[in-house]
Amino acid sequence: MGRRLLHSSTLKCNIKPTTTSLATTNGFLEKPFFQQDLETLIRPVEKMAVISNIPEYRVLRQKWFQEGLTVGFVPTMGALHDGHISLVKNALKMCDKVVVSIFVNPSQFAPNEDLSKYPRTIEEDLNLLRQVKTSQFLKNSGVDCVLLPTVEDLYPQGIPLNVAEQTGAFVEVKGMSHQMEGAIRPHFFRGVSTIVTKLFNLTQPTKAFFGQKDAQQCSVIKALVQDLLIPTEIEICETLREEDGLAMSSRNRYLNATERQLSTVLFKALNKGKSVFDEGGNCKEILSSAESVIRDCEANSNGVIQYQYLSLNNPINLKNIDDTIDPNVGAIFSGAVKVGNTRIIDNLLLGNSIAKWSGSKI
Ligand SMILES: Nc1ncnc2c1ncn2[C@@H]1O[C@H](COP(=O)(O)OP(=O)(O)OP(=O)(O)O)[C@@H](O)[C@H]1O
Ligand SMILES: CC(C)(CO)[C@@H](O)C(=O)[O-]
Ligand code: BAL
Repeated sequence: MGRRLLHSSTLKCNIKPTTTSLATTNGFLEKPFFQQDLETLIRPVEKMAVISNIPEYRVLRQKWFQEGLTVGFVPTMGALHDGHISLVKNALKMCDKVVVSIFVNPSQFAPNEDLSKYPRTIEEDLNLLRQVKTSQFLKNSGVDCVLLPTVEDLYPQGIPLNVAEQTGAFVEVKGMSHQMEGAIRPHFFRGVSTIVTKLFNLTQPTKAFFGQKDAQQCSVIKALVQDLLIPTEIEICETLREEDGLAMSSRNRYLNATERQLSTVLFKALNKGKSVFDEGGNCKEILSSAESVIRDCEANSNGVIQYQYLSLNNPINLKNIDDTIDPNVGAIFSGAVKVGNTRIIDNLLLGNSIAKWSGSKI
């Protein structure tokens, strides 16, 4: 496979003449002096490497090891939105170098799911990543590297979607992969755990950033790094939402206007349940009050909304909580609905001590 390393300047090209004067030997400027030149003088031109070739990345990573730099990693499946960008911004704040991967991972899709139609918008994604900036005075003023690995490199033995036909090494976090989302997508967390292990082995991150929107994924990955002694710290970042509360998600673009309007039902239901918790309600009361919000909407939606599940789980081991919530442990209150053909997932954290599980805020 050919080597590919693209560099692109991320400096803005809005050229504005400036009033700054520069002394020259004859007292006149030899060429017009632009604001753009001034910016170049006070910070280096940032470069975002776009790499698909694994040995190429390893050279870069080795250099960062030698320079003693920390690396923040944001794994994504692309079709980027502000939720992804918030993870990148957290990584920029906490790490010297930031690597983002875009890879639509086949092994987390079942044969009947949407792998072939999953949105792939690489050029828009790269442009968005080039525009992410932090203060010019920070050491790291933009994304350093975007990794676009190939399916062949990550699954050298091929990757049929049917688990029974798969060969090669796979990773599973037992006891945490078959409740909640895993009850509806039994293949899913094996696929996620496998690809995240491969991506961590490739990128060797100091810290990796995940969104609370995929709460079960966060708990599974935390357990994965602990059990497999992977020396990467997991940072969980808050869920970014649209103005009406819908959690941002790449799959939201599948929704038509009617579906989009009805899609806020899950967030409304979770909030209803949270208010019952805040008033001292038990698990049964929390779950039934939230479910009735979804069932009411479902009954009036002409089949657009379909209830899937609501669940209260221990954030560390994901065990179901069905009596009372221990205030020292807290709970993930999560659920899913189908809106037309699109699944929407969301969650809220209940209890104070959950702060130990979740992490960064922007
Ligand atoms: N609204 C959001 N706020 C914060 N982080 C998010 C949000 N949506 C996704 N993320 C995080 O971005 C990372 C990459 O997620 P992914 O590329 O699957 O996007 P997605 O929007 O979750 O896609 P999908 O619609 O397929 O679930 C994950 O850690 C995910 O939790
Ligand atoms: C972590 C991840 C990138 C693995 O493919 C994916 O599950 C996601 O985007 O949440
Ligand atoms: N963010 C979760 C990715 C998936 O549903 O496949």
